[in-house]
Amino acid sequence: MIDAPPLVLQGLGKRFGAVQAVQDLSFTVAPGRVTGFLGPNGSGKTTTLRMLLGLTRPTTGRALVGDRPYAELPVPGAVVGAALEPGFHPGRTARGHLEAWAPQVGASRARCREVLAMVGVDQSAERRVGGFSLGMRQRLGLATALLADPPVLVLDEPANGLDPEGIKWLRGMLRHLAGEGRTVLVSSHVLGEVQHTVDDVVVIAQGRLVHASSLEGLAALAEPRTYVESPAPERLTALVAEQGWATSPAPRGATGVLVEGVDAARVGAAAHAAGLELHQLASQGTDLEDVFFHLVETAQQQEQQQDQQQEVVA
Ligand SMILES: Nc1ncnc2c1ncn2[C@@H]1O[C@H](COP(=O)(O)OP(=O)(O)OP(=O)(O)O)[C@@H](O)[C@H]1O
Repeated sequence: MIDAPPLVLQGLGKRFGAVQAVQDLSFTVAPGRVTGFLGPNGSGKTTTLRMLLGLTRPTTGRALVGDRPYAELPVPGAVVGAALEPGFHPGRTARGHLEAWAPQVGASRARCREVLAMVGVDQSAERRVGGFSLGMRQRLGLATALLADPPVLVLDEPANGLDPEGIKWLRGMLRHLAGEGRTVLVSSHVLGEVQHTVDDVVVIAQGRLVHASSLEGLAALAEPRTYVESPAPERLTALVAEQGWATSPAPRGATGVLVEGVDAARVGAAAHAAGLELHQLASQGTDLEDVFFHLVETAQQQEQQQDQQQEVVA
């Protein structure tokens, strides 16, 4: 097993003039796991990753690789492999790009060929990067990050531009790398893109931490939801009203009711007590994307309220 350091963020913050891009961010990214760093566009993910990689200087707090900042590692590129927004020289071939970068992290030409094969770009090794699709550039970005065989990987939106097969491939790759003991941090603005890849999730909105837990911990926040159908729909409607249950529109073509926040056992018991015949009673799998949106929306609303209160006080 690879002995990888964790990533530790302590009260990290960044202000660009009037924009507070990141604020008081503290969390740890554990080795041996894939951690999804999630937040909507503009929430501060890239700025955070850039601070982690010593590319942007924090206004407050610090970001550590193990026990020290990235820039203070003896050979930073050998410890942390990073793929931020791919900025390749369009005139270089894929192999040329890797061979130009290799000396900086002490990688051999043989290793360049090896990583090209690992990411499935070996057939296009001699093609100019300028003609690559976004998906191929993403693969080349990952190859660059893997060049030094680093124990830590930091990837900004690596699934962006990949087709479903590419996403599946990326998933296998990241799971394999974490399985070897590496620390793997991947950002995304869509939970669904990384939901089947990550062990842990860190959610930010407007530069602040909203949630950090295992994926199961996030799923536990999900409200139950039950689909119920009766041959006496008007009685079912009356029962729902009587219980004060919230409903949402049932799927198209369905004649039943989707009850929010109540599990199937409670709906079934209430129907039984009312002597109401049911033809369907089903727990609906909760969509983690909904949980994610809800967390982000709530955080954004709270932030707006605070801003309004501050304006009133001022
Ligand atoms: N160099 C900069 N100068 C001024 N403002 C910046 C700079 N970099 C980022 N910002 C601002 O900081 C905020 C966070 O941006 P950031 O790019 O970190 O978000 P993000 O979560 O990575 O977004 P996306 O998913 O769109 O890439 C945004 O309001 C952005 O406009």
